[in-house]
Amino acid sequence: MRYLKIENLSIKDNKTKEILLDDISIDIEKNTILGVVGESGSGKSLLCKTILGLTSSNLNIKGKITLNNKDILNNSKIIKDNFCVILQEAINAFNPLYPIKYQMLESIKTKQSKKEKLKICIKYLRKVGLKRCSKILKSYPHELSGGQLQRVMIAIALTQNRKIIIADEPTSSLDSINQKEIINILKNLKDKTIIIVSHDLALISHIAKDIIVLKDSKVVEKADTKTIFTNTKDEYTKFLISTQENLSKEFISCLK
Ligand SMILES: Nc1ncnc2c1ncn2[C@@H]1O[C@H](COP(=O)(O)OP(=O)(O)OP(=O)(O)O)[C@@H](O)[C@H]1O
Repeated sequence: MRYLKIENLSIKDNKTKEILLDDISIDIEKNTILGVVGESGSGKSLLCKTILGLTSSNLNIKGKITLNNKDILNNSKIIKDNFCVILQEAINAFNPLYPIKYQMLESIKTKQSKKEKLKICIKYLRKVGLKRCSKILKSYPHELSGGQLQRVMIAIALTQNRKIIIADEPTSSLDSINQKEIINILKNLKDKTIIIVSHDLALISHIAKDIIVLKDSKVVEKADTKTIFTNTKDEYTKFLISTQENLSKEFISCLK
């Protein structure tokens, strides 16, 4: 039985009459990682926002999104209980006026004592590879590096103990070492279903079991990662793969 299922999802902007997502159908197996790649403006973030129920009223949404056969399109409770989000540019997600400790504690909504909640914070900060956690907790967002902040955001997502993580370009503002480390953290999470959006097909291929490629609001390729790289029939996907290969070659030649 499929877990998270998107069926014939189409979104039109009522004001401009533009089709923003066109007949998207995806099945996501439990505890697997789905990569979503595609050109800028193809609808990757909109797809994430729609799953999370974060669309605006000008959008006309048709189709179905179900989790374990339950409709989630208009069910904010199921979304709240099951999903959490990791965004790009972590610095924008934090309030600059409060230290990390306050913001992490605020995000834990369970009825535990402050001491117990702090233990949870430290457990997850360690899980995402952060050291000197007491110092991190006392820091203000601007006192941490981009990589540290992105890790804190993942730690906050993990404190919420949700089954599904939507990660929209979680590494796009990071250098390549931090990108790889964040990808590895996500890859090694147990019992999580993850939808990860990225421009970087090569990065996604390290982590995703399946990949969908979006172009002009449509899914133009949908397959397991190996098939995408070895046997895609879609011209745009072939173009993406060749671009990435050329970039890797250039990168390697720079190192020589
Ligand atoms: N609430 C909205 N109302 C109207 N149009 C929207 C809305 N949200 C997104 N769009 C439009 O939908 C299209 C897809 O946007 P989206 O942000 O999903 O692109 P994307 O693939 O994530 O691009 P990028 O890689 O640049 O972040 C764009 O043309 C955008 O302007």
